Amino acid sequence: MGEKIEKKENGELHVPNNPVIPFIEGDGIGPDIWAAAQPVFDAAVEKAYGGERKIEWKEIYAGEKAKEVKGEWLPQDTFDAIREHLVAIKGPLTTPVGGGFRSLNVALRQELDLYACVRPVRWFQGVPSPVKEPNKVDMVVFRENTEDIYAGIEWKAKSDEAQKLIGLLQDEFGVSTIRFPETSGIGIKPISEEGTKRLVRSAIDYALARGRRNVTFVHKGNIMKFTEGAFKDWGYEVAEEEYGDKVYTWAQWDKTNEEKGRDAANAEQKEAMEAGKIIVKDVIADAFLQQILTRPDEYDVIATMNLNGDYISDALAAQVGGIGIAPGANINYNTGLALFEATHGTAPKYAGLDKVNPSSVILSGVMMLEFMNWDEAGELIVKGIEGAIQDKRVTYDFERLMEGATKLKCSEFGEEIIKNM
Ligand SMILES: NC(=O)C1=CN([C@@H]2O[C@H](COP(=O)(O)OP(=O)(O)OC[C@H]3O[C@@H](n4cnc5c(N)ncnc54)[C@H](OP(=O)(O)O)[C@@H]3O)[C@@H](O)[C@H]2O)C=CC1
Ligand SMILES: O=C(O)CCC(=O)C(=O)O
Ligand SMILES: [Mg+2]
Repeated sequence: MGEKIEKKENGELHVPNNPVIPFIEGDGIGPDIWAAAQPVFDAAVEKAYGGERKIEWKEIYAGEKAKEVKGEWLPQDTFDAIREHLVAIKGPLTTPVGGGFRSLNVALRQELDLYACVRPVRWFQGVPSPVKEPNKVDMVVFRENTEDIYAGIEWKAKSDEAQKLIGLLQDEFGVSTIRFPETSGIGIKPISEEGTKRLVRSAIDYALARGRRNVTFVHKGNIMKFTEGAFKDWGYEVAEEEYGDKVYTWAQWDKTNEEKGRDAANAEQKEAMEAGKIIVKDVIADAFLQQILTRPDEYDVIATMNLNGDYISDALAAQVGGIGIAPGANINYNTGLALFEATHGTAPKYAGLDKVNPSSVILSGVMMLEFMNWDEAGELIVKGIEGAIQDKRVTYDFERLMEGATKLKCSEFGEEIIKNM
């Protein structure tokens, strides 16, 4: 019988030797990658701890399987089980485009208030990449997970709600810039001080704990001044007010520049860097997207809003070999709830073919093992993945870009990881 992971009074996690961990298999390629991943987790834990530790997996349901088994897409039981066990892992879930139900993935994050979507992006030696120096990409994206246009506040063009809201904007707020009011759908983008500050706090805490060099706010605050611009301002505020001399911000640089000139500001920043302080800076989103290609080594920990974070995660993942190998976690650092998940979706054209790369969910599991302080098991999995890649025994996505590689099925790649642990 497994036991529950619990949060102790001092905020640390208590992880028993046989923790119950709920998992959601997911839709589309979810069952393929989960079938490959679970044996990898079990083998790594067995090998790392000589049989002293073992995960008791508990299946919970969401998406198509939940509809089949429980008659609904996202049963209450699923939320209850994640709250009860604190740590869980999931495969991807389908979201219809342009109609139908709203994202179950977003619903899980919002309902459980998993405010930080943490997506580390690094290159593994030997992985084929479209850029010349993928080794220079080593970033961790902290994507705000509960706000922004993902809050789902939007109305269809010509609906009563859209018409009423457009009328209100025109009549009460003097808005005259809705170009085609009769046929506009309307979406609303909430970005709050609390939401921003807790996300930025978790990014800075992470940077400090892991000895990272800088934290960058990625925003489009020149255009969306009171949402994305405010995110940047609140970000600097929390950095300066709560982290004092552990950080040096570009807001400070600006102030010194204004008061004492550029040379003084540069000297101050240089001194801060030499003293090991974290540089907290910001960049406008479009410039960032070109700079991650031209000079990725200037960026380290990224803090950004929901939509930017979604785009950035896939763009960065492509630089290091694609979303087949990009892991993630949805975390509330205050409650200790964490739901680990692959960055990619359900890739429906590959569903059931035992074909895709399971690394994304497997590396999400590595993040989960680290979160549980079972680092040794996580390290074995990374070693296993590196070994399989070195031997060029890989799934289709890498094989098609590598010379002389052997194409393995999804399940075979899982077995290969175990062999290389
Ligand atoms: N967190 C979640 O659960 C997410 C769910 N989704 C949902 O997934 C569905 C499909 O979305 P879509 O936009 O097609 O994005 P997907 O991420 O599902 O797939 C896009 C492409 O990415 C590549 N890919 C994805 N997963 C893997 C893998 N494991 N190994 C190798 N390559 C992979 C494939 O590329 P190629 O064709 O080049 O082989 C695939 O065609 C939608 O309903 C969407 O809402 C999307 C993102 C996240
Ligand atoms: O919920 C979805 O369907 C898409 C979510 C997504 O793309 C992501 O979390 O990266
Ligand atoms: Mg995405």
